[in-house]
Amino acid sequence: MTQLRAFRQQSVPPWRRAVLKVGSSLIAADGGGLSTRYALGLAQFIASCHASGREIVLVSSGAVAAGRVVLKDHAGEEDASQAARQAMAALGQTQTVGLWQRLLDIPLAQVLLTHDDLRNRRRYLNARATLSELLHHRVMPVVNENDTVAVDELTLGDNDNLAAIIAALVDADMLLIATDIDGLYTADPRSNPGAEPVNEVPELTPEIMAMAGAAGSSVGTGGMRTKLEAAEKAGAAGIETILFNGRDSEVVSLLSRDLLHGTLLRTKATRLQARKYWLRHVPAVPGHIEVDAGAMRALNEEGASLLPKGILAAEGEFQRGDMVEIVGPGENGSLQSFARGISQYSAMEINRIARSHTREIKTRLGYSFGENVVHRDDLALVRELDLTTGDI
Ligand SMILES: Nc1ncnc2c1ncn2[C@@H]1O[C@H](COP(=O)(O)OP(=O)(O)O)[C@@H](O)[C@H]1O
Ligand SMILES: N[C@@H](CCC(=O)OP(=O)(O)O)C(=O)O
Repeated sequence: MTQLRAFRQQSVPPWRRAVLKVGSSLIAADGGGLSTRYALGLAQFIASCHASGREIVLVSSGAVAAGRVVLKDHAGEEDASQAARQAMAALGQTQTVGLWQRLLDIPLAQVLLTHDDLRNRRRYLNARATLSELLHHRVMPVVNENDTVAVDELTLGDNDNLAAIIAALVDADMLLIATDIDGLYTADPRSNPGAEPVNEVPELTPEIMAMAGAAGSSVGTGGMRTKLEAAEKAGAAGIETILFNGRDSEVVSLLSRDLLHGTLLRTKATRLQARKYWLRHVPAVPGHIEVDAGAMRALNEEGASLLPKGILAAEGEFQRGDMVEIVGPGENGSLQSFARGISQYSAMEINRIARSHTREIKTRLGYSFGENVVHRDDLALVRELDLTTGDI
């Protein structure tokens, strides 16, 4: 490759919580199994972020690439069947987490997810609760797709898109994608020596998407296309994305000082707008939660979450994770729908904990999904959604 023009230096927008995605091209460079060569610099970056109180969720690839080397040694040849790939992932996954744990003096937790876990609202909530508990305890989650059980039709397939979904799931401020190239170029530099660096993308347009080509290495999946798809997903959730070269120790070390040599993909959506948009568009299931005047005021005026204490009853047969209407006292004894949100409990459970104190949830149900029946982040007031308040 001829010498490409360099990326200019720019400041990284402020962030406190980020998802860092590390591709196979970095942790298993050259197809020769795992190596600390580039992982070391990235681990130093993670450690310095952690030390300054920032939170990182690491999405690390490399399981298949690491397992392939071991299986090849045993079987003597490479087998590309799905079962073989899944066996490689199982083998390589322990090595991947092991490698990061060797390099980092931070407790790590392995989190393996499938497409189903992220599509199913209840499992999505469970994954979110686990990740937030880990971060609360200053443990770094190391996430990968659960390749061992995900069959072809149901896989997410690439960790760039997985990382974007996780960024929205944990409400990250930033998605950091470390790869084997300096950033986005106007065309794939492998076949276009005249490709120009793209320092900043104000908005992902079809013209930008068209710049992306396939993977550059034998171990990488998806190439620049899946990175731009990831940036688009993150952007829709109001999260900005950074692409940088994880092989360049200078670039990685400057990133610890919030200086970027790479591509910054901005978004026009704010996190709040994105969430409200989503809350407006997810259809509510039949049924509602009826609250008293005090709870209605707390939700409407104080930005509070909905606790069992202010709930009178639940109507309908909704499940944990469903979007439901929240109704309160209206004119002349009628009920008025004034908010909607994702319920952490089913209608049946709500009727067992209605009116009780949060500490009684566990006694009444035998378990607890937390003190909030509807968390503030999952709740939108009808007036914010620009819907008309309806008497029911
Ligand atoms: N427009 C582009 N700009 C930069 N890189 C591109 C572009 N189009 C395709 N690529 C390729 O994408 C590769 C990075 O993706 P990939 O190999 O999947 O890495 P990873 O393992 O980090 O996910 C680069 O090495 C590069 O060859
Ligand atoms: N889940 C797979 C990685 C899939 C993937 O997206 O790889 P990459 O493009 O290198 O980030 C693994 O751990 O091998």
